[in-house]
Parts: sequence; C-alpha cells; structure tokens
Amino acid sequence: MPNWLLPENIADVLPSEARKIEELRRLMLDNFRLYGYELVMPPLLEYLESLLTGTGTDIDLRTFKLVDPISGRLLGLRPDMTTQVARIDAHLLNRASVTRLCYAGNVLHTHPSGLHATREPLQIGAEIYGHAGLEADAEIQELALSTLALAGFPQVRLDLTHVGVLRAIIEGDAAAARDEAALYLALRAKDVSDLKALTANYAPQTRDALLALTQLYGDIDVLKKAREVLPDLPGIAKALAELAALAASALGRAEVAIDLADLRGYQYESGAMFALYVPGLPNAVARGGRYDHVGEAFGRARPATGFSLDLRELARLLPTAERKHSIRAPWGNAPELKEKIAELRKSGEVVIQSMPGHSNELDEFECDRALVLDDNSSQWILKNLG
Ligand SMILES: N[C@@H](Cc1c[nH]c[nH+]1)C(=O)O
Repeated sequence: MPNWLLPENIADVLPSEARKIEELRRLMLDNFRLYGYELVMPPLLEYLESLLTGTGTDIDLRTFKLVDPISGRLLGLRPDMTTQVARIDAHLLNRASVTRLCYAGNVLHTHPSGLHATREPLQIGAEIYGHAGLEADAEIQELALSTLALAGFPQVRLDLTHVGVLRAIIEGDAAAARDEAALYLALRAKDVSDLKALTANYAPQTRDALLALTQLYGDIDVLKKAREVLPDLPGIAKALAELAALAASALGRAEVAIDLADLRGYQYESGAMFALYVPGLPNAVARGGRYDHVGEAFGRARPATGFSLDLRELARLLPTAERKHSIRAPWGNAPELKEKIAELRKSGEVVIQSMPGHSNELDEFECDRALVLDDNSSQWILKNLG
C-alpha cells in the first residue's frame, strides 16, 4: 500500500475548497459576534470520562480513543464540541447569568454518518447558557437561520421536534422506560414493525401513542393532530405548546415542518430540537436544540441551548468561489520594486512574485495584471494582461 494513502473518509482539502470553507468560517463567526457570542477554543482531546459526561452511547461509539503516555489514562478525540463548551460554561466561566459562546474546530468520528460523509467534520456552532425560557431557543433558531442565509442559503426548511413528547409517553410505563434506547432507534428509523414488536406488551395507551408518533410529521397542522391523538399528559401539552411558539417565531423566515419521531442527535438533548434542510440535500445541514442536563452532569445545572453544523459539508453545496484577480510581479531586490509591491498589498491587492525560471500555477488566483518596469519613465507600472 502506498504510504501516502489516507484512511477511509479522511481527505485533504485543496485550495479552492479550503478557501470556500475558510470564508464561510469567518462569515459565520463574525455573524455570531454581532449577536454577542464569545469565541472559545476547547482542546482536540480530553480525558474520556470528561468528554462523554452527560452524553449517550451514540457519542461513545463515535469517539476515537487513545492512551495518554503521560498519565496512562484513556483520552478521547472530540466527536462533538457542544458538550466541551458546556463544560467550559459550567466550570471555567462560572458566570451566574446568561453566557453566549461560539466555536469552530475539527471533530473526529470513528464512523462516517453517511457513505460519503467525512470522518473529520469542521464543526461550527453557537450556544446560550443560563436561560431556561423559550427566548433562548428562539434566538438560537433565528441565529441559525440568519447564518445560513448569509452563507448563501436563503431558502431553508426548519424541522421541529421535542424530546419531551417521547419522555412523557414512556414516563409512567415501566416496560417502555426500560426500552427507552430501543424505542429511540425504532422511532428515528420510523420502523413501524420493530416498534409494534417492541410495544406488544405495553399498556395500550402507551403503544398507540408510540405508533402514532411515526405518523406525526408534515406541516404545522401536525401539532393540532398531535393534540388530538396523543394522550392528554402535561409533558406532551407543554412540548407541543413550545413547538407551536417556536414554529410561529420562524414564520416568514423558513418553511416550517414538524416531525415528532425525528429524535436523531447525540442523546443529550432535553427539550425542543430542530434540524435545517436546504434544497438538494437529503440530510440536515444544521442541528440544534435544548440540552439542560449536560451542565448538571458537570456539577452545575445550567439551562443550555444551541446549534452546530459541518462547514465542510455546507461548503460543498456552494459553487466554486470566483478566482481572485491578482497581480504578477517579477522577483527582484530593487527597492522601488519592493516598495511598489508592499504598497499594492497594503491596499488589498494580491501580488504574486514569480520565482526565476518558473511560471505560477494557481487554482485560486487569476493574474489579470502584471507589474512591469516602464522603459520611458523607469517606474513600476501595472499592465493589463489580456
Ligand atoms: N452538536 C449537536 C447539535 C447541537 C449544538 N448545540 C446543541 N445541539 C449535533 O451535532 O447534533
């Protein structure tokens, strides 16, 4: 095997793609800043227990593990930065009031989430800690929509769901509570036959409600239907009311859909969740929601909500960036030449000096002008290259 082969679903990013990704990263972080989100940079690896605190088995299976040669303890390479940021809020900042944090960095997955998905996404996200009310969820939803619009996706579909519905259904039923993990899996795959088998011995009310969840998707009217067919439990009423309020706050900004069985995610969510879809891609491009119990697992209960997305995946959907117009200049030590080049760069021009004996081969730049020495005036002047 050639030693330059990269592992499955791991790839180099070449110039024009890297540029697109980097531009998106800057644009998004700048947008988060306009809303008052402070940037943090958690480490690429941590002790495994800390990395997995408050999360489910999904995240454990997605985590690359290695041994720390210094402590001998097991380390994990982060598969998701959201819980790291919750740790920073809970432990390091120790603020009592609302904290808004954002982040961007590589994460690693043991298995790709789809056939062609990368195992090294570039995750970017924003989180609010310290406010339990729906205002925080609405702000995150609005931030996610405005960020995608800025990135060139004005037309998105917002799918809403709520962990509270399933929780309320299984709460009072010991058999269902015992099967929680299997029920999650069957529901998110909308696997009705599996669900029928699992629920065969449950109380009829629980079984009917679980089977009804697989049908409760579509436009906003699904909420009305859910009120009719789901049991009259306070947890369900509260969750449906929250979804109605969040749907209303997105009206006019996105096409809103409800899918009460869409419980994907990393199993740390505790309330309303959303997924954003753009035309042409079957998978969600961004996911977010409330996860109030992660801070608690870190020893400080803090309400939390946020969203994140993979910049690499999103950048792939954008057209190749236009090549930047630039200037070709000769290599040389003449002070006038160096001065002229410095002046052009200061004014924002890209000036590429040719190495003696070589021409430039560029993906990202297009030299449409050349810096040449004018014979008559002995000045360095710009000449258009046609
Ligand atoms: N990190 C979560 C999304 C999220 C961010 N904040 C809250 N939820 C995911 O990748 O699915």
